[in-house]
Amino acid sequence: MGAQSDAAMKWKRIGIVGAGNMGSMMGFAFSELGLDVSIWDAKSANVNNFMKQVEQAKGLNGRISGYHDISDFADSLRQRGGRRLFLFSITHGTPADEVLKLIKKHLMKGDIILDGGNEHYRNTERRQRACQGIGVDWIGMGVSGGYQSARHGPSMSAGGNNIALEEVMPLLELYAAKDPKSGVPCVSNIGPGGSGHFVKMVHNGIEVGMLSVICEAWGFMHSGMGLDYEEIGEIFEAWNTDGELHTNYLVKIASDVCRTRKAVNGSEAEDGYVLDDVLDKVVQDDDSTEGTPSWSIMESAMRHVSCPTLAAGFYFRVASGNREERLQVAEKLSMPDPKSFTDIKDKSQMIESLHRAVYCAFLASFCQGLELIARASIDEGWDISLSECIRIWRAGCIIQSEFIADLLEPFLQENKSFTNAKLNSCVGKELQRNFTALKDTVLRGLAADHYFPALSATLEYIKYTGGTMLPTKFMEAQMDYFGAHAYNKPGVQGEDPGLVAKGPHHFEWNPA
Ligand SMILES: NC(=O)C1=CN([C@@H]2O[C@H](COP(=O)(O)OP(=O)(O)OC[C@H]3O[C@@H](n4cnc5c(N)ncnc54)[C@H](OP(=O)(O)O)[C@@H]3O)[C@@H](O)[C@H]2O)C=CC1
Ligand SMILES: O=C(CO)[C@H](O)[C@H](O)COP(=O)(O)O
Repeated sequence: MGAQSDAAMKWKRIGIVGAGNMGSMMGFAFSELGLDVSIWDAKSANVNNFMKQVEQAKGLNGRISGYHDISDFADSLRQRGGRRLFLFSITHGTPADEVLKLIKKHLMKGDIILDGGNEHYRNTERRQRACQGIGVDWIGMGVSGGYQSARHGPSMSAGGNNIALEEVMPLLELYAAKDPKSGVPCVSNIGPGGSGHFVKMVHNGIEVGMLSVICEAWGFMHSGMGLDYEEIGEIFEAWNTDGELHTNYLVKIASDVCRTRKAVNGSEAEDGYVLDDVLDKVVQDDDSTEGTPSWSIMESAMRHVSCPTLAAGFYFRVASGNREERLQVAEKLSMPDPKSFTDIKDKSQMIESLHRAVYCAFLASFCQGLELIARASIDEGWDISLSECIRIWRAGCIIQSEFIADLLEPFLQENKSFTNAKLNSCVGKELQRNFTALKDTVLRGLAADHYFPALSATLEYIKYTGGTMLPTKFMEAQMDYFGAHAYNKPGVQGEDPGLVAKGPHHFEWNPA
């Protein structure tokens, strides 16, 4: 507690830029931790709305002041001697650039800016260079857990200048979610440059894979097994209580999403489930308010890392967004709707297979994301600790999965150079142990025309990343036929398995 107070005392005040969903919750949280909070937003109404909430709030310790003028805002942070601390919570890309441009002339040498937005890591690195010129440290800080965690303690991945990072770390540790088992704060100094935002980007990529898997499982139980919302909610709750999906945030809220009724405070005014009011459109990729999942997929392609569960989940939601066009296509294609299963012999066993399939696909999502981080860390010279990534995802974030974290963290901690989690015997055993359940579930779902993009992609991923002779030998042959791309030969030393390098052989299949 003493150390915590010291961290708050050192900074005394924080300046929050952006009074949106996240920024306003961060304002309350830092006040509660004892810091005075200055908050500014380009839109005056956002500041006014927030200050109205402040008037009603209880339990605040530091004083919260709202500013309409950016110069007054920056001046409010002047304190004798120490460095000033700003926290940006702004829409990524051009909006964040515009705000930086506005505030830049009010910045002073020594200022530290934490960018808590979901920003592309290359933009972060560009701003780091621009701010370095004026003696300001720009830290790209991934913040996860949505506005509830922003209020009560998120998971954070911070990257940038090490000296500045070490200075702010005690305050971030105070703010961060705490691992319920160890009490350790879920924040880390990930590394230099844009590494912190890269890790957050991949977190959101994993999140998209998991979100797809869980909605596919919901569809399987609802339209396939004919279970109602309450029954499915109970199943999710049971999964989240015990077994491989225990203490798993998305499974936990899945249960709430199934069971939440519209009636508020016992009122009968509007009954029914909130879920009934939700359309099947996920639009944030289309309107570019979020970019993290699409960037993850682009990064996986550019860095040659197979992330099909993540990609399938992403394409699924992209296809969902343009409902109008989708309905037009539906008229042309007359695709079958998911059918109910008429031959359920053992309901509990079917649910248990689904449970294991979901777990297997979640684990595969983590393997894919970690591999992408490992690849980027090597390419960029970031030296990211994968075990630290798992550690900070133990609480306060959307992909919190305690069983998976317990499986992955120990060996990643022991062997820092691990780049492919599937090579660990415990992980390999888990994927193998649950493969049949995943296969049975996918076969049943596909036979009844269910939507299974991420689950089926995971099945193939496990199969082909562990396959000993893929039909890609035929692909390689065809490519040599038309493009003289050359090939490696089976059983030849230095070629099989050999390096990831072009083979020395070409056959003149059809001389030109
Ligand atoms: N919501 C979430 O669960 C999470 C969000 N994030 C990230 O945190 C950041 C904030 O998100 P969130 O609070 O949810 O979003 P909001 O839309 O609630 O807030 C975004 C803020 O940015 C401002 N803004 C947008 N465009 C401009 C512009 N051109 N010039 C100046 N200000 C602008 C908004 O003002 P205005 O109202 O005028 O548009 C608002 O103050 C984003 O980067 C998001 O990706 C990170 C983790 C979780
Ligand atoms: O960052 C987040 C959670 O981690 C935010 O909730 C974000 O809005 C999620 O959006 P997306 O699915 O597009 O990443």
